Amino acid sequence: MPLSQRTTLTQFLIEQRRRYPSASGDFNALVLDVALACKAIARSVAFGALGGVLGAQSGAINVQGEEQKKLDVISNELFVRANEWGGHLAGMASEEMDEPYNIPSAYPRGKYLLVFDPLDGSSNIDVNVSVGSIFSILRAPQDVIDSGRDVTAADFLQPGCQQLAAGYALYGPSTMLVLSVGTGVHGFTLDPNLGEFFLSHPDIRVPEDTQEFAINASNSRFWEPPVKRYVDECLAGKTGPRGKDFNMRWIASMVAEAHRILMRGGVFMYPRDTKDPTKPGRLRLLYEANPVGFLMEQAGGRASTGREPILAVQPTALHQRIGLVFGSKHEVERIERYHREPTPYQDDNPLFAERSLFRA
Ligand SMILES: O=P(O)(O)OC[C@H]1O[C@](O)(COP(=O)(O)O)[C@@H](O)[C@@H]1O
Ligand SMILES: [Mg+2]
Ligand SMILES: [Mg+2]
Repeated sequence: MPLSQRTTLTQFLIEQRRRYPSASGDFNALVLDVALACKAIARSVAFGALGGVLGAQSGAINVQGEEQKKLDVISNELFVRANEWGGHLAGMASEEMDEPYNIPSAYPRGKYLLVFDPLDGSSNIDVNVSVGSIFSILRAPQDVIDSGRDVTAADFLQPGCQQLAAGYALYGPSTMLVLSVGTGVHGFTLDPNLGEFFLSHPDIRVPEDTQEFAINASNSRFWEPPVKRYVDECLAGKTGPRGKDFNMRWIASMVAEAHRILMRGGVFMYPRDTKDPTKPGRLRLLYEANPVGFLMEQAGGRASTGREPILAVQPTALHQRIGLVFGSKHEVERIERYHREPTPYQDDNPLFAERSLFRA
């Protein structure tokens, strides 16, 4: 397509800004800084084994108790460096930083908060499978804006419905930036020759129905009854209560699963389970569940803990984990219904014990 007919990310943001004549341009500048960080990470990832850091451990452990890979640390650094100087942010929080990051005194402070998972799915780095970055933009509390004081974890504990924007970059066969500023979901593909994101997927919609689900089935013995029921019904296919066959996927890179679901529908589950009583879920609320939830809802899909909409959850900690179900609306609603209904699926119910394909 000729350049004159393409829309750059910058042009798209300017168009969106026309809806808010009083906007200062700070917000757009912030999104462009985030996009710059994503382009830099895309380059680091693209060098693969030649970059010398692929899959290497940094030797450090993050606040989650997980070993940080060098690329986790590098990606975090790229996010911080690209975003700290512009004067748009009051502070940042990241999976890879135990505490919130305050903007150094050498730079001006702004009115937004940026929360991110700099490299999602980083266990896939070694095997050259898609990874990505996830981000969420919140407004800083008014007293932070007025006083310019340092941010604390409490300033970030805002429910997902208060997000101003959210998105992710996917470092796959092509690099994409998928973004919502509250006016639907739009996908941009990086032109590697020009180093520019161009609008390639305007107004993405998640189909309301699907025959595809994604879950880490190795956790099945820890699932709660509503999840076991749902998955068993999918596996039973045409012969079961759903009356249709389902397909299953698991990439172990949530950002890639979210992208597949935005492109063609599906349902993703990393539900609350009983594997580790200290962790009420695997995924992190503020920089994984909330941004993806925002994108799903903006694209006509749904995101939930199973018990309540993910965007309604009041966070209690910066690195809080949570059960997450998202994707095609009707399937997520069904899973929520199974959580509400007294489930017929009991461990001592011989019918279900027999039907469950994940049971010994
Ligand atoms: O190893 P599991 O249990 O399949 O978990 C995979 C999940 O962990 C994550 O990789 C967590 O993200 P990080 O790589 O940022 O820690 C998700 O993207 C993915 O859904
Ligand atoms: Mg992650
Ligand atoms: Mg990560």
